[in-house]
Amino acid sequence: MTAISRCFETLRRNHECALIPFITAGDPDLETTAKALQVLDRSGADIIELGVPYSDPLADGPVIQAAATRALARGTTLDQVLEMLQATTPSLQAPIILFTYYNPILHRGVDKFLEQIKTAGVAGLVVPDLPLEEAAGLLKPAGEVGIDLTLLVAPTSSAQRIEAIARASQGFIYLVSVTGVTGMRSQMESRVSDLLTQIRRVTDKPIGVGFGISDSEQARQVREWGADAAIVGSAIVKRLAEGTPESGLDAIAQFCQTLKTTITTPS
Ligand SMILES: O=P(O)(O)OC[C@@H](O)[C@@H](O)c1c[nH]c2ccccc12
Repeated sequence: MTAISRCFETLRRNHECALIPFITAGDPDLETTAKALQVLDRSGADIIELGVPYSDPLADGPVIQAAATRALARGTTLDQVLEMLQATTPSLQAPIILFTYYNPILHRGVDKFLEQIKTAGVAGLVVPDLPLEEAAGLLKPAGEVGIDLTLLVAPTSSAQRIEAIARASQGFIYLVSVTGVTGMRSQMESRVSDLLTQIRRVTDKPIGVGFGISDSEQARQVREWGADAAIVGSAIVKRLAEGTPESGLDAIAQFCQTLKTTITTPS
């Protein structure tokens, strides 16, 4: 059983919804990223998504695109991110899911990439632009080294595609709540509730819902619809980037704690 599966099993036993924040590595710098991982870890995060900055983040909205641009402007590289993780993951309780687009993996070579992220203490992987048709080439080697490769279900996916993704995804299933790119929305689409029901018909794997969650009320809504995890990216990345690194760390600590308290408190 992987660290991510163990995490969801413990939460499910306690009838709790996981909080999964996302931040971009290297924004504003890797030293602050290491501190942010520790702050999120002790502020209620159950699992943490860490994005490797990329020049063409096609699935990302303006907030995360800007974070990637700042991180790249500082010269942040995958090797530096992995070096930071290797030094930081031993002090974390929360498993780390690395977010990277497909091209950097292909460029480095699948086996070498997986070996390096495993050594860095990474527990899971999300590749936003990995087509399902090519997923098998990554799922198998990832499973062999104990890395959970989590796949994304889009709200426009057909029933057949949802079933195929649900069966193949490792660790949990990432249900994208709304069509389009990441970014805070004024409200969550009620369609998420139907999609959760539809996915639950074909699998008992945990389902995390992301895209658009901008405050604790929306996170509560997602939990009440039955999600096993609320995933929050842009709203965290935005707070971390405001003011000084220290004030940004304080802001995400408070916001993360509020989110976790809200989704844990029985409504
Ligand atoms: O930013 P939002 O709307 O809170 O959505 C989470 C999202 O940021 C995070 O899970 C993520 C960051 N980059 C991605 C690319 C594709 C899918 C998901 C992501």
